[in-house]
Amino acid sequence: MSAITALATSEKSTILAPLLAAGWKLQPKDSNTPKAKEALTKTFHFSDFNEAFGFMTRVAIAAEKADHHPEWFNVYNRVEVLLTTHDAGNSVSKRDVDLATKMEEFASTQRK
Ligand SMILES: C[C@H](O)[C@H](O)[C@H]1CNC2=NC(N)=NC(=O)C2=N1
Repeated sequence: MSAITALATSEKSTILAPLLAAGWKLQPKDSNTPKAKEALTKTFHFSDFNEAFGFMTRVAIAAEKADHHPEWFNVYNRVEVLLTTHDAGNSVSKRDVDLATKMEEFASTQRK
């Protein structure tokens, strides 16, 4: 596995623009707590649990294939997602951008 680095400040605005426009937030690592993470976050809403879990299943298969996994929380039709790269010191990397982009594709085919 090749080394992965955080997105450079200079490339953030361009690379993240489509995701921010789709409702993703960039959580900064500006806290004094040791567990603070820079992360991409979004809460998805679906029509019911079946649609939410269908989304999660498709994401899980893609995540395992890419060896890059989401932190997430599900209640019925809601899926809260946090994407960060542990291997890049809990910063946002290209791997998070790629997984978030796949999530947008998958979510667009589930019933809302
Ligand atoms: C050993 C394995 O490749 C690593 O632990 C992978 C697994 N999944 C991962 N997922 C995420 N989100 N960040 C990582 O740094 C990461 N690293």
